[in-house]
Parts: sequence; C-alpha cells; structure tokens
Amino acid sequence: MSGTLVLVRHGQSDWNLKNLFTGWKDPDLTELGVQEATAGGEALAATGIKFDIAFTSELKRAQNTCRIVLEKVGQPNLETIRDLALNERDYGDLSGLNKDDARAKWGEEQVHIWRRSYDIPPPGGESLRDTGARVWPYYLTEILPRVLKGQTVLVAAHGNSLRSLVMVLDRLSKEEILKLNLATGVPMVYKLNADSTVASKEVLGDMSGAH
Ligand SMILES: O=C(O)[C@@H](CO)OP(=O)(O)O
Repeated sequence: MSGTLVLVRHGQSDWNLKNLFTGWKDPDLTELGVQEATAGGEALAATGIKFDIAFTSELKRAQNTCRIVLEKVGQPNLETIRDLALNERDYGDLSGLNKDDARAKWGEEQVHIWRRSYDIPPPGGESLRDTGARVWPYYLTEILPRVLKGQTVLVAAHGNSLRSLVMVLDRLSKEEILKLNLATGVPMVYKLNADSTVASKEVLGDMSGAH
C-alpha cells in the first residue's frame, strides 16, 4: 500500500443556494458552506490525519474550504498548490442561469444530460470528459506521484472536477457516473495501492443528500 488521497467538494456556495449554474464563476461559501467545510475538517481531525500537501482550484469556494479543513486538522500553514486544472467544469452559456428556469426552457431531461452526462457538453462549456481531460493529467503528474511516495494529500475542489477523478478511481462507467452526486464538505478518504488502484475508500459523512 502507498499513501492517502482525500477528496472534498467545497461547501455550499452562494450560487448553489441561489440555484444558479456556477462553473468558473467565483461566488464564495455561504454560512452553511462554512459549516459544511468545518464539519468535514472536524471529521478528518477525528481520524488524526496529517497532510503533507494540499491542492485546490483557482476559485475561492474551494480555496476557502481547503483553508477551513486545514485549520480544523491543525495545519493552517500547510503548503497549498492552486491550479486551474482543478476548477469546476466550465458551464459555458449556462453559467449564471437559474437551474429551474433552464429546466423550464430546455426540459428536465436535457438539463440533466448537460449536468451529469459524461460526454455531452452544455452549450459553450465543458462536458465531464472535457473536464477530465485537464483534471486527469494534472492528477497523474502532480498529485498521484506524491501519494505513491507515501504522502497524505488533500484535494479540495468541485462537484464535477472531483466526479471526473472519482469516475477513474472507482472505475465507474459512463452510465454509473450519470447518477453520481458528491455531497458538499464530505471527505472521501482513499488509500491507494502501489499500482495506483484503490485499496480502500471511506466516506466521512453522508452522501445521500447530494444534489
Ligand atoms: O453550478 C455548478 O457549477 C455545478 C456545481 O454546483 O452544478 P451542477 O450540480 O449542475 O454540476
């Protein structure tokens, strides 16, 4: 066995609360989002985990989640690398639109396909596959080598940038990924084997309410 990889989706953002497509827009956490990040950090602290390095995106909802988690595990000054590669999927023309208004305009099924399918992008935006095309190389070159060296690595990012990683780690099919939603602020703790497959996965919280 090698190291440990912890993935956590940012807590609720202002635009999650307002039910708007967000993508690369940069709203901050709501009060509930701060509480969710705090709870995730506390759940990790209870395991006694200590990180060697943290990664986050260029967007403040993920950066602030990362900061809160690191404070809770007692490592507020840990080296943290920010990279666009971990940003949320770009929602293109849907960014800033209300999700219910979009359903009314284009239909429930079309909007679900844009939100959750593997390879059908929203107009002007990225599909999950497009998102993976930047997340996966970044994971392979920057994150995985550290885990394989035995390090414990935190990645605080976004619903869809993390779905693309979970798809590979959990070996999910295109059909299975359609159904996967990650809960905000709930850490997923992966132990990896030396061949980079998953030895174990533990979810520290409740994923059932994920939207
Ligand atoms: O708006 C977004 O950028 C994402 C994540 O909140 O939404 P969705 O759940 O549609 O992927």
